[in-house]
Amino acid sequence: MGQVIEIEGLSRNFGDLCAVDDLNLSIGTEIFGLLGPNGSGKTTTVLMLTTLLKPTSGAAFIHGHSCLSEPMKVREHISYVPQEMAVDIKLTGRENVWFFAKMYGVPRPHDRVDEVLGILNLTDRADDLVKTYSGGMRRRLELAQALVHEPDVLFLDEPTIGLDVSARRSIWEHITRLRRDGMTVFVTTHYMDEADHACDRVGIIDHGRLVAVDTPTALKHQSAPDVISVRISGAYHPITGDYFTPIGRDGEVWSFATADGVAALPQIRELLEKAGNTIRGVSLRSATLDDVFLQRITTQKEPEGFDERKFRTMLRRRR
Ligand SMILES: Nc1ncnc2c1ncn2[C@@H]1O[C@H](COP(=O)(O)OP(=O)(O)OP(=O)(O)O)[C@@H](O)[C@H]1O
Repeated sequence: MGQVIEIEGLSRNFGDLCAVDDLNLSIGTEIFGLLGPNGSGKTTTVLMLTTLLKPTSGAAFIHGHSCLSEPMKVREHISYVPQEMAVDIKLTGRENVWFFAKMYGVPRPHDRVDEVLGILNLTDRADDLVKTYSGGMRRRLELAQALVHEPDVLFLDEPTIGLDVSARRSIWEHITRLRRDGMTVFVTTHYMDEADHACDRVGIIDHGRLVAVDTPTALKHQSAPDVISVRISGAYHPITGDYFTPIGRDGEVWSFATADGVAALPQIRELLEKAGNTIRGVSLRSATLDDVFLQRITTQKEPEGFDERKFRTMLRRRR
């Protein structure tokens, strides 16, 4: 696989905080998903790769061009769709894409605007105001804008956040089609199931450090393959053992990753009961990428406080 993005010891500090810590990665023509908890350094990484933020140390190259010393060369190859809405709702879809085409000096802009609107299935609504679009259509319009100058590397920061299930599916169908046509896609997402289905490889970043990189299938094989989930009513009394790893809770349900779920299930059940837990139900399933993620990140923080910016973005997209 020819390398399209090369990242060498990339770091970024904000004061005392090391947001991205010595990142090393080679990415070819693939869909690469960067996964991590809130505040783990995903957006900071994307901003450095898209030349919008200077690294504190290290280097990154797109098609051999340095993001630091050759930003204009890099920008010829890339496009970036940020988390925040990047379309003007007072313009039509066509006018939004036209604006980008003119900004990039796209040759024969009329034809190219028509073409990208067609690729993103927006032709029928191209002349309607964007404020009448659904969240999924707005996201597709952002992709159309991003594609108008024919980049070959696309950066997407949380492309499906706030969208409903069918809009999310449609966005991923477009992303995988772009990949089939030879584009490199670097995507951040919180949705593990989406990364599992769509990404050729994923990297897990935690506290700015890359803690795992591989195909979703390989990551699932490397981690404990089984997960035991136990519904516990009342207080949880913790247990320890060398044949399982607690990987978190969801309400009353506590989960444990293990190499052999069938053997471990009765043992975990007995340990929990001996520790004083009241068990309401037990289930066994194969590990998902979500479980791998929880096993790889060092701290399973409670969700961060209310993030007004993200909340507003979601509302805007949802209509
Ligand atoms: N301009 C900035 N000034 C100071 N700190 C910053 C700045 N940008 C990011 N940070 C901090 O750097 C860390 C990494 O932030 P970043 O936005 O890259 O994380 P993220 O993984 O994209 O998070 P999220 O999933 O919530 O979008 C966080 O602790 C964040 O508060």
